Amino acid sequence: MSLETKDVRKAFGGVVALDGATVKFREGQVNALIGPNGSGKTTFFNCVTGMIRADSGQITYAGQDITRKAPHAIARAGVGRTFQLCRVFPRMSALDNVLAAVRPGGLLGGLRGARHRAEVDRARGWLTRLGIEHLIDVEARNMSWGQQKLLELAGVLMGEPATVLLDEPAGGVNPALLDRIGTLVRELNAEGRTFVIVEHNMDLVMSISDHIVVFDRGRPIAEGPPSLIRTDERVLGAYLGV
Ligand SMILES: Nc1ncnc2c1ncn2[C@@H]1O[C@H](COP(=O)(O)OP(=O)(O)OP(=O)(O)O)[C@@H](O)[C@H]1O
Repeated sequence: MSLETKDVRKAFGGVVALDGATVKFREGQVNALIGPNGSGKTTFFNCVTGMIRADSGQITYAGQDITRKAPHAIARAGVGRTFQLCRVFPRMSALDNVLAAVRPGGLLGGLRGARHRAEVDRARGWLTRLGIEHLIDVEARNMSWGQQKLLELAGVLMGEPATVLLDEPAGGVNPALLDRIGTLVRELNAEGRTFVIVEHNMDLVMSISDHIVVFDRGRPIAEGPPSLIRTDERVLGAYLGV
């Protein structure tokens, strides 16, 4: 589903984080959102997912205006996301973490009987798919950083989002896991999911993206396929200050 923003602005006091961001992410593609530190990428994700409210502008998803919708409504519309600092419940097992992601009342508001078993099977399926099924009973706090990131992603995928926003999936993970994340994104995309990925690791971005949007100072300065972005002078200027 296509995700579009029109002239979105967001300021924190005197700091303008988003300065009229007009962006269109392409449905069915792996999109990347890159830019120097502080260029507004996370703020953009926060506005799109309803975690913070834009000061002005419009955000639409699949043709529906989501500008002022609450996070749960946006998630229900089909947009899932991970966080730069990874959000898991440290004292809960991998299985319970993944199940908690789809239980509105939390674990205590849990499901019973066949429905519960079906959800457990689905959770197990995602843990297997992400290669961490052997950690199913392990508490998140006892997992490596990379494993916790995969666990967070499993929880997001439990919601069956059509569009997945990933905030720095490669941050702090080892090279082997990096390869796995890249492969997974391409596989999940081949099954029909749209991705928008904020990432500083340019090797990963260039190898998995179909379309790249470059932010500088709260707005896009360039967009296109990796082959174009790699050599775009505005992009090199924004990154290298040349
Ligand atoms: N809650 C906040 N309060 C005040 N300023 C904020 C807040 N969130 C972000 N900012 C500021 O807004 C600007 C954009 O920050 P943002 O985190 O969106 O950038 P980013 O591109 O995601 O950066 P990075 O690549 O370092 O994660 C920065 O100047 C930042 O300091």
